[in-house]
Amino acid sequence: MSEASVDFAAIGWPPQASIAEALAPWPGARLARVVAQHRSGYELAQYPGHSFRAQAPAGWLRPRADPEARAVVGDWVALDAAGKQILAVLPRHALLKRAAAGEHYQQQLIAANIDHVLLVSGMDADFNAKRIERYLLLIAASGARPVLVLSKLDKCGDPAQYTGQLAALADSGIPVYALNAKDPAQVAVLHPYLSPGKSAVLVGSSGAGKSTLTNTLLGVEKMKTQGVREADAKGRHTTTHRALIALPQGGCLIDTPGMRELKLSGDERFDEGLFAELDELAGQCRFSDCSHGNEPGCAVQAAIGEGRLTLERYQHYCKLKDERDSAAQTLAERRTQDKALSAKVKRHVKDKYGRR
Ligand SMILES: Nc1nc2c(ncn2[C@@H]2O[C@H](COP(=O)(O)OP(=O)(O)OP(=O)(O)O)[C@@H](O)[C@H]2O)c(=O)[nH]1
Ligand SMILES: [Zn+2]
Repeated sequence: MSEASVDFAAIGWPPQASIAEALAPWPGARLARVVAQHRSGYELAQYPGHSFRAQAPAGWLRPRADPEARAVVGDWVALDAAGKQILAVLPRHALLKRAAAGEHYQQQLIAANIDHVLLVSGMDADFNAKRIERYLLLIAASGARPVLVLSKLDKCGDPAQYTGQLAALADSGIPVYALNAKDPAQVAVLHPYLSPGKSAVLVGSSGAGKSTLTNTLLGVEKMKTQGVREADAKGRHTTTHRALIALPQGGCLIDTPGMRELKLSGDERFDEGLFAELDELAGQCRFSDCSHGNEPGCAVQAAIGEGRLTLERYQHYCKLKDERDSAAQTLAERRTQDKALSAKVKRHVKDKYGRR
């Protein structure tokens, strides 16, 4: 089997990167990309449309293993010469994650090595500027670049009604495209993000148009789409699996199930990106522990008073920051518990079996 980089570029390997160099620590190893994750192992690919099963290293299966040490969809792995056993995950350049739904806090890894996250939002009753900001915060923490795609342009009478709510994005440099996801000519504006060696992921609520966009990019009916109930614009949940799809544009797309519950993972930053200006402003108050209530010299209240900041935006920032802080705290506690537990297990093994 030749490890020609041309096939790997179609599944997202950067054409300029040397495969031999990346695999140098594992002599004889082969390159493959994770396209799906199953309870019993991983599904990998070495070229478009290809897929085969491989075993995870034993260490990954331990329940307390660091989830980030295990491979996720989008990861590049070193595979043994027989093509059956994963040896290691190659270093990642991006990792998209969120807090897992449910009450027990856990980070959920969504996809690795993504160049662009296409955040899809329909210009319909489901449009929500705050949800878009929350998504953008998660994306900014991943190392991938966000691209905002506002779909259903053909059905919406007044796009400015929606884009006008995105003033916070104005100076962010985040590209925004309003388009009809069904029209190949309009969707072509996204091609520059989907060139050979590039990987993109589509995120957004159910019914936003992710499958429709995928179909248009592919030029075929690959993903099944279902109708949206017009009244409330809630889509039926139609995407059921994660898959890596090679595109005719040369790059590839990773399709994830609609992320409806978006909890911050704890790793998001406020001192850069969308909220940077606000974060800096809050640091300019006379008192360092200012609660931004009615203290003298409060920069936040001054900005609100002068109309440079709305109370609503400020409250949304506080809410997101509280959420990030509490996720970060739970995460830190969890990591301490995990460390304590693994120390306890080590002691137990030592007591039982002696020094090893
Ligand atoms: N007219 C029009 N309809 C669209 C557009 N984008 C999506 N739709 C329709 O909206 C509905 C939902 O679109 P999907 O592509 O299935 O949405 P999705 O984001 O893949 O949804 P999930 O798979 O549930 O996550 C379908 O009936 C699409 O035909 C658009 O730009 N214009
Ligand atoms: Zn203040």
